[in-house]
Amino acid sequence: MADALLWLSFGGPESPADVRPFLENVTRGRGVPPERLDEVEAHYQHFGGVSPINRLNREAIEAVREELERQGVDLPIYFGNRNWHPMVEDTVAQMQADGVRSALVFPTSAYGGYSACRQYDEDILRARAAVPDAPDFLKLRHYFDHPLFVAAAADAVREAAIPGSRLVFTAHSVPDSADFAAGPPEEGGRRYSRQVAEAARLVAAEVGAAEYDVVWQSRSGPPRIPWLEPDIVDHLEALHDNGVRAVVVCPIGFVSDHLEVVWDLDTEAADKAKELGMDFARAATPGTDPRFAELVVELVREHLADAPARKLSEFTLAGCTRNGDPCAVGCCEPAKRPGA
Ligand SMILES: CC1=C(CCC(=O)O)c2cc3nc(cc4[nH]c(cc5[nH]c(cc1n2)c(C)c5CCC(=O)O)c(CCC(=O)O)c4C)C(CCC(=O)O)=C3C
Ligand SMILES: [Fe+2]
Repeated sequence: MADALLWLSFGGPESPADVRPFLENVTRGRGVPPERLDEVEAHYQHFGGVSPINRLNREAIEAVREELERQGVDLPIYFGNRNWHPMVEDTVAQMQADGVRSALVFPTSAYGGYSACRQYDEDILRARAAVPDAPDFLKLRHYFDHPLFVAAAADAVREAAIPGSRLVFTAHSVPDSADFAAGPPEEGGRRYSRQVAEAARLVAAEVGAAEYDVVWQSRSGPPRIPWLEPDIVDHLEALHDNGVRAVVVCPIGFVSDHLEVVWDLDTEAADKAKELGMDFARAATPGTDPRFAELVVELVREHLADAPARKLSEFTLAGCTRNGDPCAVGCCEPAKRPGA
């Protein structure tokens, strides 16, 4: 049973004056050096202080609304973010005022791990704590291995095709310690990086790429703290040294063309490729593919109609929890952050 769907995302600035307060919300207590913030602020200001992420979320929500209607499912959608307006606390207050008692939550991250999963659980906890008599929330599961997610990413890779190119998957880097702590210890932790690698494997198999790489991007934090490597830009140099002259980059870690994609890949990585004389193409993200809206509706129907969970990997089904509970006790503990 559910009376509404909460679309829960990261948030991004929509004017130059929003940028600094947005960045402060993102990095509060996280030990990100001020130099890094200045650098990232410049990336946002390069695009007029506007991240595409809110617009892309609104468009995706509209597509899901139409798909729900097409399938005869009557479920209003609300939009709330962790770091910028509409803030999830305000959205949950609105849901409560509208009489919503029980809602499903679609997070705009397909993966597990602290930043990609548990932090969205914390957002739900925080919003519920801020709103008296708040609705009940059930977060939908990880969907990195859903056939519709894999198919959309695979078609995007096919469309970006450059003959003779190397296929390179990329996702947001996280501190190595956070990755290690993510997921049940009996499964060896590293839920985030293993799910990213699995999604890459599924997409590569779908497009028939025998060889490919999984690399990371957008690292932050002090340089002395290890994050997942190699970085995409360094990796381009390594590929070039090995004679590779063309790459297709698939941002498998992201559902939409937000700032990390349009800056870190389309600008920074593309510039590096140009400098090295390599052909470079970036595959589209799945968020605007009609199958993405179908995927969201299918995840909703797993609950409303008790439909089977379609998935292509053998990985444990996870991410689906009530009222901000973690996937399991101790799952995806936030990493200790020196300087935080
Ligand atoms: C795993 C992961 C995802 C994927 C899962 C998901 O999609 O949720 C993701 C998505 C995103 N990350 C985003 C933006 C930022 N991430 C930052 C910082 C960080 N990200 C981290 C991880 C992730 N991030 C981490 C470990 C940090 C260090 C600080 C901390 O420990 O929390 C910073 C601070 C500046 C900097 O240091 O880069 C910014 C501005 C945007 C919005 C872009 C836009 O505005 O369009 C999106 C979608
Ligand atoms: Fe988790």
